[in-house]
Amino acid sequence: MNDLLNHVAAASNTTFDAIPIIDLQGGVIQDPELRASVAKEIRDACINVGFFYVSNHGVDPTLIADVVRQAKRFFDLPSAEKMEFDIHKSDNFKGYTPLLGENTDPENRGDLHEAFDIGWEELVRSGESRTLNAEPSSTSSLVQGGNVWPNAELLPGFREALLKYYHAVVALGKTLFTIFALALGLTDNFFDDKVTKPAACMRLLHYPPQTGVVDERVIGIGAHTDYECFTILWQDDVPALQVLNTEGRWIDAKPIPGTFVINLGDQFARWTNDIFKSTTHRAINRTGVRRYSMPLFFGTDYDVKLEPIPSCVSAERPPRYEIVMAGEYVKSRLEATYAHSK
Ligand SMILES: O=C(O)CCC(=O)C(=O)O
Ligand SMILES: [Fe+2]
Repeated sequence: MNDLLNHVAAASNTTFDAIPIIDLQGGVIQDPELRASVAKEIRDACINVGFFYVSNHGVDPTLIADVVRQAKRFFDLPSAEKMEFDIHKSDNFKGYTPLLGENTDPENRGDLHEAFDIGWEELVRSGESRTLNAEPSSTSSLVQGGNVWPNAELLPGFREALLKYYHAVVALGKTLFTIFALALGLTDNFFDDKVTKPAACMRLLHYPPQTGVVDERVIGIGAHTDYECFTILWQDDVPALQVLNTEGRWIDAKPIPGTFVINLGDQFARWTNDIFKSTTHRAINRTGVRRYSMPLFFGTDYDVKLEPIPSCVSAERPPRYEIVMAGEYVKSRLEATYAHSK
């Protein structure tokens, strides 16, 4: 058994009561010893929890503040104006989702959040994005590209703020991929050619408060696992996120200023033959005030085959999943999420 699989065997009977905080020491860790020790911490968090916080992640707080300000302005628009960007008008899951427009947990009746979604786009316009009612992008068959933007008179600076934040977080994601590779006993460049123009989808989320008796079938976001490799989530100071441990108890992922929450998704679970945990989570905002959060779901390029990584397979642990293409997998999951509101 290799070192990684030894750790998995040692962890198999444990659960978690807390979510670890891992110090990224400024985001890009150059020193090889430091990288190796952070990779070990991340490996343990991925095997045992599937969630961790990162502090000292290196993303400029002014970029975060700008995008949050823009998110609030967007969600404050009248509903009819937001519906101009209805995600159902998009052929690749970009734009606005109203309250109850999604149903993340099939047992539930709709999620009590509204959202605005974008995907990869260069800050300097390349002709790939479009304003509303323009020709669809050539990549419309997949979920990449094709962003829709409120025009600049309506929300000045909106596109720039979102894309600057987006690219800063994508850069962090690429660094995290190198550390995940080390954590899996691979060379740190293992994922480089698989994340050249990654399928990174970012959402602005707004959760209105739910007070009084809460119907558990209509909550902020129903219990689910994420679809991609991992998610980089910024949350404001309003608690709502909860993570399910292996004993079936919900553990609060309370807001910690200056951190992101990182959680693994199903692409990574498939790729690592379930060595990395894709852990169920949900959000319920019972606080009486609005909550804002911003996940960035970080997948690979869409044409990458999710074949089990060799260090994650052994005679005792044969491959658990059929091989799928990353893009087709995410697309099928997204279609299921929006099916009820079509
Ligand atoms: O808003 C949050 O805290 C979690 C959001 C989430 O889990 C998701 O969008 O997949
Ligand atoms: Fe999620």
